[in-house]
Amino acid sequence: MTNYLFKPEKVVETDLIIQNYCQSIKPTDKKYRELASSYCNNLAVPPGALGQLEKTYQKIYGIGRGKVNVDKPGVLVYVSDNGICESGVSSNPVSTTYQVGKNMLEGRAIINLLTKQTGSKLEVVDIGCLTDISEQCEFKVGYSTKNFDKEPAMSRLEAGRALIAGINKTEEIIKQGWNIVGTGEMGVGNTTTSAAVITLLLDSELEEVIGLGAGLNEEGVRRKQKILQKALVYHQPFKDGMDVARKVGGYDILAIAGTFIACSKHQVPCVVDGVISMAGLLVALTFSEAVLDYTFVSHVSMEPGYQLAIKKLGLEPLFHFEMRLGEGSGCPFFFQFIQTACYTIQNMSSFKEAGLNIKDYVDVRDKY
Ligand SMILES: O=C(O)c1ccc[n+]([C@@H]2O[C@H](COP(=O)([O-])O)[C@@H](O)[C@H]2O)c1
Ligand SMILES: Cc1cc2nc[nH]c2cc1C
Repeated sequence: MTNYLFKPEKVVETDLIIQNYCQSIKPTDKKYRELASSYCNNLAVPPGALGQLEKTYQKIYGIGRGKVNVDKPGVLVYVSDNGICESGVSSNPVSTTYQVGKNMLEGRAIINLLTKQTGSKLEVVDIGCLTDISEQCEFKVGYSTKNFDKEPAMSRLEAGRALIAGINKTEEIIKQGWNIVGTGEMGVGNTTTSAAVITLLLDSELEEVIGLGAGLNEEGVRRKQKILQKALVYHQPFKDGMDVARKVGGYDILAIAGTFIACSKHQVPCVVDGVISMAGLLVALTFSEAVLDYTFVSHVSMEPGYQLAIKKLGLEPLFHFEMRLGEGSGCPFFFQFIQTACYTIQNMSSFKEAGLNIKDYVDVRDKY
């Protein structure tokens, strides 16, 4: 366990710890993806007929360097408040973060049902809720961020602590045996922080990124846009990804970045849920591009910023559920999919075993 990493006192320490930690993230070896690809080409189906099942299998085989372990999935949900709510960017009151976070801890939220039904683990982590959701808040970095309409959401030290808290929590669950990790969150206002982070890290236009969040009327959207427009100028210059995340992001986005980083270091696949985990992934990628090798996306979030990000990163979500919930709710569906895909592919007959001749088949994969 790397508890010595927790709560460093100086910003030079956090920067150094994260940099050193990220240095040990290695890209996956293409040799294993190729091995899996040849194996799939010999299965008794028309070439490519298994579509995303085989693409997902090849990626997971590459991550595990020839081993496929996806039998102990779990979702990590980071609960956190955002100072920007003071400026009226959400329809929900701030107290919703605490209430839904507590419901999750007590088994009453949707993510409890989704994880239970799919046999996945769930851990709910208070990283910055205004009111403690439980007596055990060992990973907590603060009590809400500040309002980035007026000042940076947090200091660089706090941002480092939030990312490292995500690393530490992830190290803990990997040690417990989780072998595929979903990233979720709960935090009123975090579609606004995510929009800011995504706009800056993808070097895109706000108009392409802003969405309706958990529900906003036209006036609300205009206010959200105006606040974000001002912030993107006011907080310039942005030194690096960490600077973006600390000025206009949130503790949850940083902890999620830490989860992607720790999973990648330990060669454990990590799954994006919605727009907030996408913002976390983008922050993680500013530290190590190799993180993308360990990343899967589950469903298409309704938030435009998410949709822009998958295009730019070349990621292909499997499900179109029209969900706009967060909570990590897309991840359990992905776990079921990947388990089924791996089981099927590992147990299928080859052409020879099935009494079929590979020469009778035409490969149309490049056509459409
Ligand atoms: O991840 C998504 O795609 C998503 C889209 C819309 C809303 N949410 C959730 O709604 C909350 C934030 O909404 P808002 O409007 O307060 O920014 C937060 O708890 C998110 O998990 C999440
Ligand atoms: C804002 C919000 C309100 C909720 N109410 C129940 N689950 C919820 C999830 C979110 C995200």
